[in-house]
Amino acid sequence: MRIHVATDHAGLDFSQQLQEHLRSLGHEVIDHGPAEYDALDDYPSFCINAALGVARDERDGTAALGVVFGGSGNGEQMAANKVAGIRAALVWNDSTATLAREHNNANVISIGARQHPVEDAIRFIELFIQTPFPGDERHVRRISQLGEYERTGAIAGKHVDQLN
Ligand SMILES: O=C(CO)[C@H](O)[C@H](O)COP(=O)(O)O
Repeated sequence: MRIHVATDHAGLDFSQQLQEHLRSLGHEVIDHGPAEYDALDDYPSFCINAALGVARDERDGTAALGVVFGGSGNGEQMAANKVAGIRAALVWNDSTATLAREHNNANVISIGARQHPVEDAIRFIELFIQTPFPGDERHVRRISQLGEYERTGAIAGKHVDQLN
């Protein structure tokens, strides 16, 4: 599996430990930075680059996922979700790591490095990588609605009259 990884200063230590771990498991890791600690760096460009890598690989038929770290993971998730085709999930325990794949077919996981011990974050990521998307019809339908809205600005469904 190819894994695109990005962070900001708040998650740099986590990112480095995770990358080493993923490489030891045989994954191909693409590091989107930052290369060194800078307390004033900004997460959006790092995370958007990682998300672009995942989206490009999906278009090319290459199996890929993304991991983005920050202090909370909130802004990093927001940044990744700005990229077309990306479904980035904020994960904070084993259950949300698994559900992010089973229900949402997330292709990027976001984690708050200031919220967990690194061992927990690595376990969330392993669960995320290991869990397949079973493709249940209701989840496929909902994910398709998100994609349709992203592509067209319109959405089909029972509650379309509530959109303005
Ligand atoms: O989690 C984040 C964004 O969602 C950032 O990592 C966090 O805001 C960085 O904070 P600071 O600049 O105070 O170190």
